[in-house]
Amino acid sequence: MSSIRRIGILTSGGDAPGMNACIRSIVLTAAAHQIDVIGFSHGYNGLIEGEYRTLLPYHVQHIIHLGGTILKSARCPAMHTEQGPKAAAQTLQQLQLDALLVIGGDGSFKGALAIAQHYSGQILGLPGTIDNDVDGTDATIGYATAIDTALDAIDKIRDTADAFERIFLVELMGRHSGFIALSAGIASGAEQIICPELGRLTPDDLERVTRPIQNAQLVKGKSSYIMVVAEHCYPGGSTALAEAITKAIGIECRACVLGHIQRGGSPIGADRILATKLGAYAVEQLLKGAHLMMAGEVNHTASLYPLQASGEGKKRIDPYLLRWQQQVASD
Ligand SMILES: Nc1ncnc2c1ncn2[C@@H]1O[C@H](COP(=O)(O)OP(=O)(O)O)[C@@H](O)[C@H]1O
Ligand SMILES: O=P(O)(O)OC[C@H]1O[C@](O)(COP(=O)(O)O)[C@@H](O)[C@@H]1O
Repeated sequence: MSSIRRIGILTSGGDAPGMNACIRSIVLTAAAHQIDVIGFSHGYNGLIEGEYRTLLPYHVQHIIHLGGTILKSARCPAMHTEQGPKAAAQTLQQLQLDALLVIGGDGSFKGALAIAQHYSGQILGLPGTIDNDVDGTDATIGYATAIDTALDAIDKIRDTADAFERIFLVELMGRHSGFIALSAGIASGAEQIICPELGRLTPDDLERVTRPIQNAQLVKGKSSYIMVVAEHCYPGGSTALAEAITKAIGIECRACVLGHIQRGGSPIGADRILATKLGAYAVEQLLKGAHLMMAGEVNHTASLYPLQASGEGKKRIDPYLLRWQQQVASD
């Protein structure tokens, strides 16, 4: 058993709906165990530059429903230098913090591992990213809300696409993986989904997407057609892809890039609950001595997963949904 009296927390990398719910849960659970909480601002930048404040339960009142993060988030290039993680560890030691909790994605966890080289306290990670590309948890905090946000937008695009019988390409986020694209694509009934797991496209294999469009037009006649495209799946993105398809088939295609809208908004219930559960669990596990682990949820059960492995392995997208999508989209 460790005796934890003071902990630091920060949010890092792309912000995700539910990060505030997680901060709240950590602060409330810590207070219940008489643990002081220091919140660092702007991700690792705040840790390196000593930008922090004490977080008391009243500071986290009425934030559970807010998107973004009250601590602010950032990417911190200094963490990629030799000095950055050392400076971060120094702040932790100077403030006599017994542990650090990092809410972020796999990049943030790599940063946490680098700090651990120079820090004698405990470190735990909590998976917060809309991308869901973190191994060791069924879902990351923010992923469910991002799907719903994308879905809401695609449903609206469907209305206008239907009215004009147009072809739309909707570009969704997911830096290295197609979790959001596959889920939102399937839930919106998109005619085609392009994501890394189904194979990125090049101008040379354009036929892979134009053939199903032409076949659909033969079968259904002129009708709305929606193709969900994960970012970075075509050189120049979905705008370039829409232009290429237009040129190839002679029918105008429109591109709509949803972008950062997917990161914002009030977290849906599932994210608030996941964030609350993982925040509480992480504090309790710190008290039990957990170190260099990530607090995740697998099969509805909170569990620990080695921090190192959470960023190393490539989390598998649902093979069942992938197979089904391939089956129904094939011509
Ligand atoms: N290999 C690494 N070593 C040290 N710090 C890292 C490393 N990778 C990422 N980080 C830190 O974590 C921050 C967030 O990582 P990033 O990959 O941008 O987002 P996420 O945590 O959401 O995956 C980076 O800006 C950097 O400060
Ligand atoms: O906000 P930025 O720096 O433009 O980054 C965009 C990227 O951040 C994300 O929204 C979230 O990614 P991370 O959580 O890994 O940071 C990606 O989907 C997207 O590719």
